[in-house]
Amino acid sequence: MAEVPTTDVATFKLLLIGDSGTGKSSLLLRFTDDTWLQPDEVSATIGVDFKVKSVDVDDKRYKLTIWDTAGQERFRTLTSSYYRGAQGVILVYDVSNRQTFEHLQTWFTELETYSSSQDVIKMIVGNKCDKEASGVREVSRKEGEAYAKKMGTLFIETSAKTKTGVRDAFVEVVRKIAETPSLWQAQQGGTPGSVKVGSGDEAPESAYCGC
Ligand SMILES: Nc1nc2c(ncn2[C@@H]2O[C@H](COP(=O)(O)OP(=O)(O)OP(=O)(O)O)[C@@H](O)[C@H]2O)c(=O)[nH]1
Repeated sequence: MAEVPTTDVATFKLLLIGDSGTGKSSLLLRFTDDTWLQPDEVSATIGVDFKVKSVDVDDKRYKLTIWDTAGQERFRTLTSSYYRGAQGVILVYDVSNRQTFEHLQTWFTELETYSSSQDVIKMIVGNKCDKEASGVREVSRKEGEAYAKKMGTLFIETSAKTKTGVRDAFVEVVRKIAETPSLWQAQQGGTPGSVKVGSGDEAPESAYCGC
């Protein structure tokens, strides 16, 4: 006899923001399809793109819709609609490009302006940490960590190229959302059973990759 499909999969909306060229699309492609495109195969995001991916965190399955936004101002339209209903926002900078780190403040301002919830989970991601091996790093991990601490966000360094930290980044954001009922209770019909909140253990303040 056919099994009745379970309908208690929680759906979370995540958003990737940050300067153009920091690797948002590459991180998304690495996470959803475990794929890496050569630099000449990559093109700038125009407007917004999104992918859907299911992920298991602490024995519970979550369905993620992950929105990848254009970093270039001229390709950004309807910005407020990107943010609507997002429970997690990942702010990406490039560890080999200091300016993208300094621009995070602008991205925080946009986030404050458009985010619908005070409780939205934020993570700062320092991408392209593989470049350290070739001596190209303009923002130290310590600086990234300190800024994330100041802004009260999660932090991780990643490489979409080598996969380092990519899955951990998304999993950590999902875990934090699951631990914050105000973000999903109304949306999931206010049925706490629809989302199993984490084990009760506090998630670490930040997660670090081995870069
Ligand atoms: N070395 C290295 N290069 C990366 C990494 N991630 C992305 N890149 C390269 O950085 C460039 C920009 O990557 P994208 O993923 O298009 O950046 P984006 O942030 O989505 O850019 P926009 O769509 O314009 O906002 C491409 O040439 C990628 O190959 C990484 O982890 N390491």
